Amino acid sequence: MSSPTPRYPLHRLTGQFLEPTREASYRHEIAPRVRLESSLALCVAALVFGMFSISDYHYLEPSLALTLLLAMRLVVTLSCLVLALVIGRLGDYNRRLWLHALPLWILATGIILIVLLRPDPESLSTQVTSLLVAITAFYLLIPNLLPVVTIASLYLSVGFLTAAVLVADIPVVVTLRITLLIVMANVVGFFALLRLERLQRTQFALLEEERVQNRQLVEEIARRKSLEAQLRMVAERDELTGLDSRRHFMARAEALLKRARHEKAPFSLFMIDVDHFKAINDTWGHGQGDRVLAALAETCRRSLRPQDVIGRFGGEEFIVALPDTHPRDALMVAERLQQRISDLEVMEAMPGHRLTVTIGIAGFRDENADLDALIQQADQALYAGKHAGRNRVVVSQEVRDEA
Ligand SMILES: Nc1nc2c(ncn2[C@@H]2O[C@H](COP(=O)(O)OP(=O)(O)OP(=O)(O)O)[C@@H](O)[C@H]2O)c(=O)[nH]1
Repeated sequence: MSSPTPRYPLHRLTGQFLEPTREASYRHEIAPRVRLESSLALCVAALVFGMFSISDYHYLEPSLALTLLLAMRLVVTLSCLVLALVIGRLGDYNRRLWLHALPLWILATGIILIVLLRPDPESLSTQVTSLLVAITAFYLLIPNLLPVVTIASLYLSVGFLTAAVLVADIPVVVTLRITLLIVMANVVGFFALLRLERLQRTQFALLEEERVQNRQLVEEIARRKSLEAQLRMVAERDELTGLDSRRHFMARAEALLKRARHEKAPFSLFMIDVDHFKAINDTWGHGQGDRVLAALAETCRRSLRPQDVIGRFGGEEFIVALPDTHPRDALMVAERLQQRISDLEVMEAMPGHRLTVTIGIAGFRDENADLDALIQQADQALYAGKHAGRNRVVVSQEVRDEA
């Protein structure tokens, strides 16, 4: 049975993404952390390397070898500290990989030089221990640079072993034992770091995937919201005039009337109907008829207050709810509106025709008045106006009775 292909294939030996763009974005993401970690690890390594001067001083007589050893430690320590500083500031892991490799090579060379400068077999066991610690530290303290670390560690291992065999004059069995230890440290370090590299990249890939999904989700939510807004717009607005649709008007007017009942505030309602609108359509075409309706709606919007709710009730019939308006005042408002409609510019395209409207007004009378009843009263007033010859404002019988 073949194993499924991994979604983010990684290199078997380096643990890096096979896909260059993904590897680049991973490196870009971790670059600041690598810079900080490398800089700190290097400071610690430099200080530990320098502090071994104390044991050199303790074990070696004052001699040229001691002076050279101390001088070498000083040079290595200072170089590493300077490089730690440089890496901390400029050590872009993507562009200046060599900057991260350089201190490893300096430290490795320093450790190899110790064997050459302290060739006594008694200190060899301490040096082997230090070497093993150094190899482990290379692999574990400097993650994300597996190829760099491996090459530096192999250089350190081979160099150390060669120096030990050449200078320290150790028996073959001891050499073999040291070789085995070094190989073991390298193998363990390599696989531990390889595993870490793979884990970190897999985690990164999953996180990336989650980010992409989140982004898609946010986009989808935005798309749906805009769709919802468009649908609401279509449901609430009349396309031709931009006024409230009949349904939306009813809902808004109902709320206004409820508030008026609760506050015992006046409330009026207009039914506006264009006179002889059929003749406009028949004479100048439906396009002109539409323009007249849109211009009329705009005039209503401009002439009335922002709190007045205007709706297209159907065809050439409009409806207006006027909160906090007594029918007596509504009459004046309606007459003013009627005047403005007759001055409409759109009429220039219809020479010889006078655009007029008939308006029926109903008013809020008692606490039990409902919207349908008010609409019916305004409609009856409108009908009476049409019957009486059109182009007039008629107040409903109920309001007149009350007065
Ligand atoms: N251009 C256009 N015409 C419409 C629209 N909606 C309804 N109409 C037309 O408006 C006309 C209304 O005619 P009628 O109900 O006879 O009313 P009228 O001609 O205004 O006569 P009165 O109201 O009695 O003065 C009909 O011809 C409808 O087709 C619309 O959105 N655009």
